[in-house]
Amino acid sequence: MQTSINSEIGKLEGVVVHTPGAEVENMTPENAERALYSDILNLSIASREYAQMIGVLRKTTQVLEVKKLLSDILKNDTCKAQLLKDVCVHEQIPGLEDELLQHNEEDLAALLTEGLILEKNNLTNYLNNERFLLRPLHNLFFTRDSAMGMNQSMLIGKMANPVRERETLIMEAIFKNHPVFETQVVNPLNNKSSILKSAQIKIEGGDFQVARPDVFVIGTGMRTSTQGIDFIIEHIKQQKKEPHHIIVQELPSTPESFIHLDMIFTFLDVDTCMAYDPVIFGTSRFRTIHIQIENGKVIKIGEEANIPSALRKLGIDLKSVSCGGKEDLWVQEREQWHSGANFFALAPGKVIGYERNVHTVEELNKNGFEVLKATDLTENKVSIDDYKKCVVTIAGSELARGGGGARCMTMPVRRAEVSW
Ligand SMILES: NC(=[NH2+])NCCC[C@H](N)C(=O)O
Repeated sequence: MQTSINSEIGKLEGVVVHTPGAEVENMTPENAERALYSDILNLSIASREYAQMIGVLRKTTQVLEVKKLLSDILKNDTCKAQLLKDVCVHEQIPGLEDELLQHNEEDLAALLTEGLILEKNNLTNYLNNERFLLRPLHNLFFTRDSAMGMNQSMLIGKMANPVRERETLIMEAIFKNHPVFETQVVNPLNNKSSILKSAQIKIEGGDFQVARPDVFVIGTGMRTSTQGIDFIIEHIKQQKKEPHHIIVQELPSTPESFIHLDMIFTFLDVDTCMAYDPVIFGTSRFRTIHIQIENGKVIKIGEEANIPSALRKLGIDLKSVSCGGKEDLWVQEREQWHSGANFFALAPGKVIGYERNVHTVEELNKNGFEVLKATDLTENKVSIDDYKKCVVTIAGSELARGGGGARCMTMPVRRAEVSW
């Protein structure tokens, strides 16, 4: 499959996910914060909720599981040796490499994602408060963040927090080695530019959105640095001659529900977006900046009123639906916190999101989106093909505690072109 992401909404033709496993419970309240969770999760409930989402995805598109892709590439000895070397160098546990090499691909795929217990076999380890030698990847089910489709390339994330770094090593190994993918892998770590300092580059997929093949909307804040966006500018300068545009949105640094742009803004259809109004439209100090790149140069950089108005000038005219409804700031805040703006498009005008955000769902309904229950879809009682616009709702009381919603839990690798 040639990867191809030229929009946020084109009919989905391939998506990478990770069904949450033991790693989401491998934490205590004390280290939940380091794990980037707002609470500790119950796996059996989270799994039931997740099954609703994946059931809908399976009805719509080709679903690829990270663990399967990983164990496939680990069958190749060269690839296995390289990945284990990278992981051990990266996590500064050089002695572990030989031991890991002894495991078969399935056990390794589990160890690399669920973690490896630290054996209390000497005094230092005995006194060490850590439970894991190789830490669990608690956030792996948020596949959105560690790599992102940018036209025909996959851009590997550069995570803001060390707990998520191994995810990017795994994704890079998969996209470079798995025969199912044909793609050009772009990794900010290999940045050759003399003006950018690699250590300051941070880019996470939750901040990166493809509005049109030539227009990217990118958030900058806790997870994506301005230097990260400068890396993308350099990449475009080198690779593309025709005009390209980046719309940058500054994000608030608290509360943690503002971590990524997709927590306050998502695309729903060719002419509709979802927005958390207080940040997107509020008269605030969070700026929106338009950057135009052409023939290897930045030819324009300047401030805009907000994302929709910047996009309108580029010919993308969007009606905005309000997260939490229009009336009450309290309700807006509550639903934004529970990933109320975080929708994932299965096709233009057909999106999936959390059922719990009732005001947001009602607002979508007022804007012509039929509300469908995920379970009705998976039980074949309804089909999204019968609706022009719909919002499929999934349960999410436990999943949302991990800090994300449907867009965060999906990494699309191929979408059909959109007829604008
Ligand atoms: N695309 C997103 N909004 N992802 C949400 C990720 C949440 C995850 N707990 C983290 O903090 O990294």
